[in-house]
Amino acid sequence: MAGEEEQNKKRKKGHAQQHQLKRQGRRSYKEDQEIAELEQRLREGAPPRGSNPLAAQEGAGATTSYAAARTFDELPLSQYTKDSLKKYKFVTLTAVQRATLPHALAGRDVLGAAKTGSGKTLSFLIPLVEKLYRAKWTRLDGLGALVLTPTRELAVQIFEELRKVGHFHDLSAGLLIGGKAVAEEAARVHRMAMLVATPGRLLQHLDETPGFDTSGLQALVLDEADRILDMGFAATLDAIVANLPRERQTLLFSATQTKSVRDLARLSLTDPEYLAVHAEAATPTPLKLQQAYMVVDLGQKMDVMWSFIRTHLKAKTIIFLSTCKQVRFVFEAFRKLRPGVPLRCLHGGLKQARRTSVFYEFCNEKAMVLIATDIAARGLDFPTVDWVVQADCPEDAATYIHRVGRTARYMASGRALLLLLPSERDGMLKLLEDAKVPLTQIRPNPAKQQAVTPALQALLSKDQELKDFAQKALTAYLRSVFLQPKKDVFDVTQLPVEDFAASIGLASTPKLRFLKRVKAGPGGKSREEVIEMGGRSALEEESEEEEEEDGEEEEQEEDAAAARRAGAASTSGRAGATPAAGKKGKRAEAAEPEEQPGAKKLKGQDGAVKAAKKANGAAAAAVNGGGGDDDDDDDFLVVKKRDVFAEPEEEERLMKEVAAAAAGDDDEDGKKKKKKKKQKIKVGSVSGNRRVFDEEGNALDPLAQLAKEGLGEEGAAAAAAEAMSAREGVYVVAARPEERFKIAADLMRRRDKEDRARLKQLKKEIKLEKKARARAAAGLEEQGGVATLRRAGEDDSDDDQEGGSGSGSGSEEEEEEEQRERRRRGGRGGRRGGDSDDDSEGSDEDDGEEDAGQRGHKRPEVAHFGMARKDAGASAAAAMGAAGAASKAAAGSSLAEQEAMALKLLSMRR
Ligand SMILES: Nc1ncnc2c1ncn2[C@@H]1O[C@H](COP(=O)(O)OP(=O)(O)OP(=O)(O)O)[C@@H](O)[C@H]1O
Repeated sequence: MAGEEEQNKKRKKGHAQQHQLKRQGRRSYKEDQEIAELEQRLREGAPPRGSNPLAAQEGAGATTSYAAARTFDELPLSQYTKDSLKKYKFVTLTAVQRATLPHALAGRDVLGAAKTGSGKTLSFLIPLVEKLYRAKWTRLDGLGALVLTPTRELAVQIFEELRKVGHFHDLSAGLLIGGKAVAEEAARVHRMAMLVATPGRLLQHLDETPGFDTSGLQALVLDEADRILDMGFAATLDAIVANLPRERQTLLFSATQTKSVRDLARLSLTDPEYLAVHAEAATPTPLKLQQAYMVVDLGQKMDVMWSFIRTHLKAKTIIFLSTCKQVRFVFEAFRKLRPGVPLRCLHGGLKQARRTSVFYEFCNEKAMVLIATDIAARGLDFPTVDWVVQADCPEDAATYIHRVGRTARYMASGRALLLLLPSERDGMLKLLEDAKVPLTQIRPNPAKQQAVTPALQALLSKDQELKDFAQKALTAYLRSVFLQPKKDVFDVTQLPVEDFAASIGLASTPKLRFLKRVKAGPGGKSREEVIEMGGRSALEEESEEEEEEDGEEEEQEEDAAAARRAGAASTSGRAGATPAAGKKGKRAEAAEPEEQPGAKKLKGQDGAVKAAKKANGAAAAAVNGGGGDDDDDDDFLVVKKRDVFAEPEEEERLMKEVAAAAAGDDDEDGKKKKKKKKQKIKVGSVSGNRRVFDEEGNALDPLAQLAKEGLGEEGAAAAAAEAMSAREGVYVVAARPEERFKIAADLMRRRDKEDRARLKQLKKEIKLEKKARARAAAGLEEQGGVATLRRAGEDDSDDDQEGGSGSGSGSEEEEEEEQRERRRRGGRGGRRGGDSDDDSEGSDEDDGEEDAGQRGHKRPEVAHFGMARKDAGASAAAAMGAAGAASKAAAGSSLAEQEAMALKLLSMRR
């Protein structure tokens, strides 16, 4: 025991010394020695190519090979990484980690496939951090490692995990995910050794940010590769990969392997190790996951969902729906009915800040219902989810597997329920059977079922906005079914639309032109026929009308929701009472009630509406189960028959190849929201060929578009105002295309000149810093020891840090306590190297960025692991600080001038 304490003390002292040295810009002899030893172990003990280390016998080749490692300690990892892993209680390797880490650490390309929740994230993060550590990477070396992932939430989560692995390291890392000012990111991106990014935003920086150099990249990770492709990022990915050096290590991970992933692997990996860890497993889903399905009519779905929530009040549940409009409606409606458990929603239409806060809220709650689109289906690691309910049928087996993978993660158990319509039953069960997903059929217990429809009808009859949401939800759902490529599962003509409309509280069914056309004619029209009909099909028209409205809607969504929450729900029945309601005229046109057979039946239900209205309180009580707040979930779900499809088959058949993208999911991550957006000119290009992007990372083609259309006065005014606030682009309007070209080109030329000046300044700064570092190192050697050195641009608050750490930073706890105290005080000086969990600003002291105290754990954007290097001489620092400030001031004023000038031009033109 005493020995262990002694060892701990020694290790901590060692860390403090290492950090001290790093602050002085040097690697210790011990570090150099460790790196040399690691290199040697990696060279001599790497598993044979083509082998699966999972099969390696424990003890075999124990002297050199680490292929049989079962714990992180047995792997050739730096002490920093080992200590970081220990700190976060990662001790034993999971199967995928045992299989992939030995190869990936040896520098090989890896294609890894393993079940959801099996620990793939550490399998790629550890090799990245280790690689840069062994390469003695510094922030002057540019971007060293890049992780690409499909969604922002996933990126945030990976970044959090990276902060853990890199806790004791001295590496800066950044998060590039859009939804934030590009300019703010651009100022820091060139200093990051590691980046976690979504593809659109990364490409934007590659194209637009001067000084962002990827030529030295050592390693690339494509996480959830099939999803990246499914989301339509294939071209973006190509463009990104084309910007990266060929000589690099590439790791590609996914829980499901599709043909598109294998194609991607062929193109981006070199001589890879294929490690499909659970390929031999009897089922592709976690073993501790209990899965069931229930056949329900479309008109019963709302009741089943509601009853489920009401009978699982103590559970943490995710309910998946197909589109964001459905999510919005169900969330708003159920929230108003107060089910007795907190509800949240997550979909691509929400602003990023809201998405992030929902993500964290759901992580932290024990009992909560998250209603979500497939944006939450992949990769997200919410702890302790009890139930995954797929209220809408997934598009394929892979999506099913990813959705259920949000529960039963790592060692935990979990339960999943799939609702199938009678028309979907056979087709979907066949797909799942082929994929070896074990399912049991269950049915709802009628005694426990609670009808929510009367309460919904009552709500909608007095809440115009909610009614509007309901109509849009219905349209969006039908459209999504229609657009599904698997016609043996999804057949929109089979759906009882009127029943569905009634069940969600609508007194009549919205008119749907595309549906009419599909149903028209012998046998109806195929999806392709409808889409191609006349170039602009009814489907597209409808979709455009909706999207046009939605652009406005999304901007208002948050405010409207806040207003609603504040009790300002006086919109009932008054078109135009809110900005959103102002669109009702158009909406009514698009989805005006149709007199059709079902209408009669619905009219008949008006009585029910009235009755429900009258008994609103009682209805609410009824839907609330009349005291049914029990948690007896199994009372509601009754096992009908066991039906386990668990015949082992070949690997190829295990993960059945699934169709790539289902066309037109307009609800994912806002990726199609660019339609009808005002066109934006980014000032900063020499010619019109350069790609520019909007905030979401959608590529725009400003000059060509502008030449064709122009913006119209109103659009331009709004756009100009937006541009002013974003400070990153200027909109131009002019009567004639050639004028518009000229104005845009002039502005772009000027901004580009400024870009070049900034780049030059940046290079100068780096050069100066290098020189200062060399001088400082020489000085140190002459003095033969310790000196307190400062880096350019560091603020005064670092002074006491230096003093403190220079004199007595022997104890890590002391440092952390000191750090916490500084955070409590909330000042910028509260930040220091990576011994803190909150070092999210890392090396950005001189950026004049947000307060570290305000950022904290919830908003990780940039992290700097380990101590910030303080490696420049004081005089050089002062000089460079002054130069930097001057150049920033110059840049700032010239940007402002340009924008002012552009706006002046605009108003002149108008
Ligand atoms: N060796 C380990 N020991 C303990 N916990 C671990 C280990 N490896 C991973 N975990 C934890 O297991 C959980 C799931 O890991 P991770 O998110 O990496 O899974 P995944 O395979 O990427 O899942 P998905 O396919 O859904 O993205 C995380 O909370 C992670 O911290």
